[in-house]
Amino acid sequence: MQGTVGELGEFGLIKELTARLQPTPAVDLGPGDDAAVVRAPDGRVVATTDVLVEGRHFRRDWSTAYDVGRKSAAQNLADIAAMGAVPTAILLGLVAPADLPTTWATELMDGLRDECQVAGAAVVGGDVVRGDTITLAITALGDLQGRAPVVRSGAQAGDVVAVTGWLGWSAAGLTVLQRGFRSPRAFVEAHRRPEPPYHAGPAAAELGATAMIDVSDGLVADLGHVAKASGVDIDLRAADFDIPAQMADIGQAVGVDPLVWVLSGGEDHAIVATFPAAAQLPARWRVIGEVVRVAGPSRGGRVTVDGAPWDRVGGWDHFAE
Ligand SMILES: Nc1ncnc2c1ncn2[C@@H]1O[C@H](COP(=O)(O)OP(=O)(O)O)[C@@H](O)[C@H]1O
Ligand SMILES: Cc1ncc(C[n+]2csc(CCOP(=O)(O)OP(=O)(O)O)c2C)c(N)n1
Ligand SMILES: [Mg+2]
Ligand SMILES: [Mg+2]
Ligand SMILES: [Mg+2]
Repeated sequence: MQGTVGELGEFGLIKELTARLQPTPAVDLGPGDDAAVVRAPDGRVVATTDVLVEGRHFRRDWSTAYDVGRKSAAQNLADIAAMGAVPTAILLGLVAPADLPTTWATELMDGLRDECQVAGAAVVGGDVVRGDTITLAITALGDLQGRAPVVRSGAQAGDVVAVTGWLGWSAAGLTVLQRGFRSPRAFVEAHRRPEPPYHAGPAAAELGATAMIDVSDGLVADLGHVAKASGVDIDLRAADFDIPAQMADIGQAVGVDPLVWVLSGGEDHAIVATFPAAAQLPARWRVIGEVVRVAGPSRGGRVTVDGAPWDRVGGWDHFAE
């Protein structure tokens, strides 16, 4: 293998990347033709895309290429799970400078492939373009297996709000990395390689979830999208969030209230959903609040914590700074 992607050339790079992939049952035709053919037994395909840019979503001195691959796939596959669908495939649009070491690109592909495998999906294609900033434009596809999609707009007053997966770990890891540390490892690793609970999305759909979203920008911010789309308000109970002792310790060490990481930190890709109050919650979901009817002329969209607005730190917004 040659040293850089510039030396390898576009088609050499595509060959290197696709050689690392394997067929899986949901894929009728993998990369190599004008498009891939992904089986969708019920005739519908769930599709989503997220772009990741060096310096904004990841740093090469904080994460390995393999980590970036795992995280980029996870971020996209979590959106599929949050619809109540089973991930089937992703496509990778890769923008790379010519002096990018080939090993960075191939290790990225290994990470994408392995995270897809965790979710039961496969990389089925992509594109390679030269550009100044490493950019990954990923499309993920999924299969609803005959279920109705669980949308953001279905929450009803009286529903409970429940969550599964990690909350605040990635944000705590980001804080320590930003301060020049590489530990505690548990948080830094959570930032480098989030672990979305993929299976929980379809399981919640089966058990009657009324609305669902993955937490990419922050729990309060993402629940705000559910509340707005559903025309309801949501009240969370701070006491229902168990702050792990390790997180409390690192919060104290860096002077951050860990509740801020839990309520405003994104990128763990936990899955949060609303369920009818009488519903039997799937295993490993924690109730964290309730959906409340909007008061007065408001159209809803408010997320409060113990009845008060959460205005301490907003969620991630690409154009806020
Ligand atoms: N450039 C765009 N063109 C069309 N739809 C977009 C665009 N950017 C975002 N959206 C849509 O807006 C919604 C919210 O996007 P986003 O906040 O990125 O969701 P998520 O956090 O789940 O990735 C999604 O349905 C997404 O598909
Ligand atoms: C170098 C670096 N700085 C800051 C962050 C924090 N960060 C970047 S994007 C983001 C939010 C999630 O990404 P986004 O593109 O909004 O994904 P989506 O909501 O569309 O799933 C966060 C918390 C990071 N991951 N890496
Ligand atoms: Mg997005
Ligand atoms: Mg999402
Ligand atoms: Mg976002």
